[in-house]
Amino acid sequence: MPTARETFFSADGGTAGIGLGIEIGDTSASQAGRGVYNATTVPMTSASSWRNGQTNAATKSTSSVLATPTSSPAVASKQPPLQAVSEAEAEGEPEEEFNLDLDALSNLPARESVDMEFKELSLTVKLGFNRGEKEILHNVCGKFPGSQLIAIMGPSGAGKSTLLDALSGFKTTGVDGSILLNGRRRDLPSFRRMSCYITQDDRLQPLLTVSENMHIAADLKLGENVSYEEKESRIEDILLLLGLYEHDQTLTMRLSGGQKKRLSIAMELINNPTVMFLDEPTTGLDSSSCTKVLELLKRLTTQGRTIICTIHQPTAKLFQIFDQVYVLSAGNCVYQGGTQKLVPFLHSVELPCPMYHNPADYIIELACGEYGFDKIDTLKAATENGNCLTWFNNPRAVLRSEALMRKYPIPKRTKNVSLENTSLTNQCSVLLRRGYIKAKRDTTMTHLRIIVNIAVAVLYGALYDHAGKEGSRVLDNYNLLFAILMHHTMTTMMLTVLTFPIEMTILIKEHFNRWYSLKAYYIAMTLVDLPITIFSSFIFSVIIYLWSYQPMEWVRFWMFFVISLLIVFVGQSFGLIIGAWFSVTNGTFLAPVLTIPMMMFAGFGVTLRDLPSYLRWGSHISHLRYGLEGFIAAIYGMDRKVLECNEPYCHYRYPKKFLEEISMTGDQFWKDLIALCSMMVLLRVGAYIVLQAKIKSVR
Ligand SMILES: Nc1ncnc2c1ncn2[C@@H]1O[C@H](COP(=O)(O)OP(=O)(O)OP(=O)(O)O)[C@@H](O)[C@H]1O
Repeated sequence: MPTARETFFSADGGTAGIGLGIEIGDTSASQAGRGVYNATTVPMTSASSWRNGQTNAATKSTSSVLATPTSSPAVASKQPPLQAVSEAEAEGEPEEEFNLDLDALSNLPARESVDMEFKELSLTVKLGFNRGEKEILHNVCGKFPGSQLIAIMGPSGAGKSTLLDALSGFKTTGVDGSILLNGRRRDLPSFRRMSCYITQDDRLQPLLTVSENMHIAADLKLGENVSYEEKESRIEDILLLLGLYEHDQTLTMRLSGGQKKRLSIAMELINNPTVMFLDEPTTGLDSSSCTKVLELLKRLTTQGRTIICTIHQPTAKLFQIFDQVYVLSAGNCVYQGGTQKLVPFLHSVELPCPMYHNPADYIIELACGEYGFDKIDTLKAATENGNCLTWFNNPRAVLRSEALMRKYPIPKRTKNVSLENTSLTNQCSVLLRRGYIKAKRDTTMTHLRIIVNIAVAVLYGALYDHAGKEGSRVLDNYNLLFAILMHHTMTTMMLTVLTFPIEMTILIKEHFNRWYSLKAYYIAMTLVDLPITIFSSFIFSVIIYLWSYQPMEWVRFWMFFVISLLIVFVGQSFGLIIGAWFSVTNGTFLAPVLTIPMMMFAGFGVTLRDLPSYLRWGSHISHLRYGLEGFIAAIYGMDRKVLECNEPYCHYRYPKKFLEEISMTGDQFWKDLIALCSMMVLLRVGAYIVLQAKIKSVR
């Protein structure tokens, strides 16, 4: 695979021309070598439905529009859709199936383009207690005209992702300055309804197929009012457009990096956003896939969408695909303008791009300070920290705020206060469906939960055989009841602590992109886990209850099972709080560490009577204490008869004597039940609040 430098030294006339000062978009130059673009606009059809597209498409100047070989689908299907594909093939790069269906593109409705402008934008983060603040963006300005593919470039740590977060509204804390849309101050809720954010890492559901992911996205984003046929046709068009149609039955985890990236884009395209933000869409892709993803984005801009992405250091080939570039250096703007204007700009500030040097590489080197930090100041001054529009492709056509306000009417205010497109019930039912598919596919985890419960029950059963009915083994039985509590607490809590952080990244992305509310997610997540939790606890309870010969009375068994289940739910809720708040590493440390005091406060090792008075409060907050009391009430309470005694002497033959010994009365079952239920509700609500706070803190 050629490096940027090799590409530059290659005989590619169009690309190599950049270093020589030839305009990148110069079609004559590019066509002289292997073709890059030709100047044909993407066809638009006239009907107003999704399938038929819309007529008010923002048309673009022909020089900046990608190749569209033909508007005829028949011919389109025969021709390689992009010249870059044949280019990649000629270079012998690994070629992934990616057949763009141009007809499908014309089926996507066009959007009215949106001009974005930001003035004196700064972003400050708090570094923590007593460590002050750090300003990441320093009063930068900029203008991103509509229907363009815009790159935010800069060295690592320059603030690219931070700028993208601020512009998209993902980050709102510490943001200062103004962000304007079509000349008017951005109304964040309205803007979020028309935009989407695609993260650098592909936060996709690995166990769902492409088609399932698309259907879930469509059901969440389009809602009940859009017919099944219309959803199907949208999905079909998008999959065709993105070259994913033939992979629609492939599990997401089996897709290549490029396909995952395209699926992320496809899922957000379902509700046809006007502005798309992508954080490093080319990271982790080979050069051929990078080109294809960017060319696809470029195509999407031809219908009025504004696409803004961060990119680290594009090769010359990738660089030329962008319409405009915004370069940052340590939170300041060092260039803003057309990609083909970069070389003349550098010339104008007497920092000419060396011959045969990729201007994208050169500006990054300058921005890094490789040629001296004074050069950064020169560039910053020349661009007026992003205020200067001289180097735009067509500076005269750039409209100022006042002109934009005159051109675009005041946007209508929507009455809908909710950011999501569908009702809470619909969101819950779609998320339940998704959860069910995941649980069904994740057979390892589902089976593991059942197998672990059976295996541990069998092990305990063998260890404590007959302990439930023997007067000589009452203490053993007490230990068994404690071991059961620990099993229920630890298995469920650790499972949530370990799995929840993985879900969090997907939740943050989907929630920000308004797929569903946090409430819907939380309800669905709670409900979807119920069947497997109840089933595995039931199996466990039956095996251990029978094997250890606990009293054969239905009522005692159900009391035992209900307490087991509540302990599982409390453990799960506790795990949720820890999982939502802490990382996996910290969570796996904290969860058992916090459980041990609960164990002590439950009366294990030290009876409740012997607890020092200043630590008595601990027994009131220990769920294990209520669990143990509940178990004791179920097994030894309700005036249980005298136990069997097969030894010469059984100290605890009379259950009452044992109850006195452990300072329990055996009639506290309902109190314990209420205490556990209250704890479960409190912890669940607590976990929801922590989750909400966590999501807010990320922003
Ligand atoms: N919450 C934070 N607390 C402290 N510093 C932060 C925080 N967020 C970002 N930074 C710092 O701000 C700077 C810009 O970060 P940002 O992620 O925007 O850079 P970037 O240009 O996207 O880098 P890269 O290309 O490596 O992803 C970095 O120095 C980073 O360490």
